Amino acid sequence: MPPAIRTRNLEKDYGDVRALKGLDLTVPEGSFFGLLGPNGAGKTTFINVLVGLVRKTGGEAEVFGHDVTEDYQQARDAIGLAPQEFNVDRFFPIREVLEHKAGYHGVPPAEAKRRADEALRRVGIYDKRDTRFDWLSGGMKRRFVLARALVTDPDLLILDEPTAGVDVELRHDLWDLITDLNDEGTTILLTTHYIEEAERLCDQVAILDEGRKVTVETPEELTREGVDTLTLTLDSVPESVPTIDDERVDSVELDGDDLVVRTPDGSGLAPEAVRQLDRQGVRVVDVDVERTSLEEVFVSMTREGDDAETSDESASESGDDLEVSAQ
Ligand SMILES: Nc1ncnc2c1ncn2[C@@H]1O[C@H](COP(=O)(O)OP(=O)(O)OP(=O)(O)O)[C@@H](O)[C@H]1O
Repeated sequence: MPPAIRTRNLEKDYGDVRALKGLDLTVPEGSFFGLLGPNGAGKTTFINVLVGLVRKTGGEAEVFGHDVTEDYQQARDAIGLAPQEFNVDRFFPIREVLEHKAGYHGVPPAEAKRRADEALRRVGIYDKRDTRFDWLSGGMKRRFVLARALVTDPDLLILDEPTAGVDVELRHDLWDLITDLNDEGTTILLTTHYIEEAERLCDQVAILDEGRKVTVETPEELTREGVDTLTLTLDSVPESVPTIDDERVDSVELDGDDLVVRTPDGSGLAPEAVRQLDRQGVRVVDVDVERTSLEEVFVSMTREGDDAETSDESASESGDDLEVSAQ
């Protein structure tokens, strides 16, 4: 089976703007793949090339081995897309919208009805089936857009910021739902500005910046690239900074009775550091390791070269569900 997505040297120009600059990316079948990048990195353009909304300028793009231009229909039929913007037919009952969608992809009418009901049940808005889109709440609209992506029973589900602006409860519901879909074998491509979302859900993450791939790694590998802060609280303030002789130590500073050590491996270094301090007669009463978050690694990887432009990234200090870039 070919990969769910494979692009080689993919390029897209909008006039003078080069949105994709030779992107090579492979998304294995069955994976839960995250696409991260600051505003304008090219994520939506990448998705739009795959679904045929945007015509590539150069390079290759395939979905399950089908070229997105030459075998457009086969590639498109394999994809369920939940886009960032709501582009829904607002005047029909939502069940009918789903039936039309399935019909458009060649599903016979009786089967389309069955699938529409199933998709609405799956996302939890079956009781709204006769309501038109306009009359749904914001959260229900999000659920509906996902149902519409599911009605063709896609092998590849593309979610462009599926939880932007939704409350915590719905976010968790959506996470459970897409995790179940992935467990059932659907390949998921997810773009998000909530780095915590990628860290929790994705088994691989690609970071894009200015139309280029910066890296593809697991969230664990990425966080391992950062620097940990190991804080050793001492029972009294020593007269001078104690030494810790280990190649994993980047720096040691004394902050009152806290000895603050910067290291790529906080948990690994902690026992050895305590032993060495003990030998010097320095007693440790508390140990704390602060791991680098994926968010910090993301910010440092995408910050270079865009000093003034995207200063919103300074909002990345800490905290769950923090948006890295302004919308
Ligand atoms: N239709 C268009 N015409 C001209 N330029 C465009 C068009 N669509 C996108 N761009 C430009 O292409 C670049 C990539 O935009 P794109 O929307 O793909 O980024 P993104 O990573 O999805 O951003 P965001 O996180 O803000 O959604 C940006 O410089 C953007 O201004």
